[in-house]
Amino acid sequence: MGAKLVIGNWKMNGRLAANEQLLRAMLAMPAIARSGAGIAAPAAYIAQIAALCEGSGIQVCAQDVSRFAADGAYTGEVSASMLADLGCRYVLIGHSERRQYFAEAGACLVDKLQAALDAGMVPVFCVGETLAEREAGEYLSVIFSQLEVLRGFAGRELVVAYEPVWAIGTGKVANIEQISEIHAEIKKWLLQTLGGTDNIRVLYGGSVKADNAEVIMAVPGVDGALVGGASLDASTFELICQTVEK
Ligand SMILES: O=C(CO)COP(=O)(O)O
Repeated sequence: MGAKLVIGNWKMNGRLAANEQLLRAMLAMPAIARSGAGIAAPAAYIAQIAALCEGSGIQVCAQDVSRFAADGAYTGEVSASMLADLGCRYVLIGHSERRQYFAEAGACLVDKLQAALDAGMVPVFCVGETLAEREAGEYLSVIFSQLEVLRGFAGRELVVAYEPVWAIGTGKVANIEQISEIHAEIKKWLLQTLGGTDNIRVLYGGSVKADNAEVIMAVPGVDGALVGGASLDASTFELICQTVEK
């Protein structure tokens, strides 16, 4: 499917003044907006980021969404329709940090996908194995079982992000063979299970930096990148976004 996509995941970082400084620096770098990159901001700052990005080409992304779609007594939750109302185009679902610290899996993630799609957003569904699972040779079965959540969503526009847990925030990037194997397997699974991949992009995430982004983006089956730490620096993020045009 179409152009490659870069999404910067700020995770739980930022404050009003720092966000504005970082966003204004990014807005002054045309390659970022030209690439259609997304910024996944903490929920507290989505309105601020959306206002700053308005009309720029930079897309707003949420880092999570409530599994409950309807308004009501769900203290602390932020619904898909609220995120869409704020201007979010994408929403991360099932990030490994959500799986690890908030025990998200299975039916909860199906609900989140449904809520996001019903609100008109594109889910960025994250999968990936731990180091122990890779070393035990179980990584493919782990990823296939995580993908099962997508089974009911044939024909929808989706983004899948392959983020090996052992490569997140560690500086240990997966090698080309590992990335190309998993992306090919994910695409095969999507084709067999959902009947097509035309409207699904598969991103790589995990220690994507300015100095490895070009090589990663060129791996067959890689349709873009989900970038953590390196999205907190405007010029680094710009260099990563520039690889979309190469
Ligand atoms: O988790 C990630 C993006 O969602 C990857 O984070 P890092 O790029 O910091 O490894």
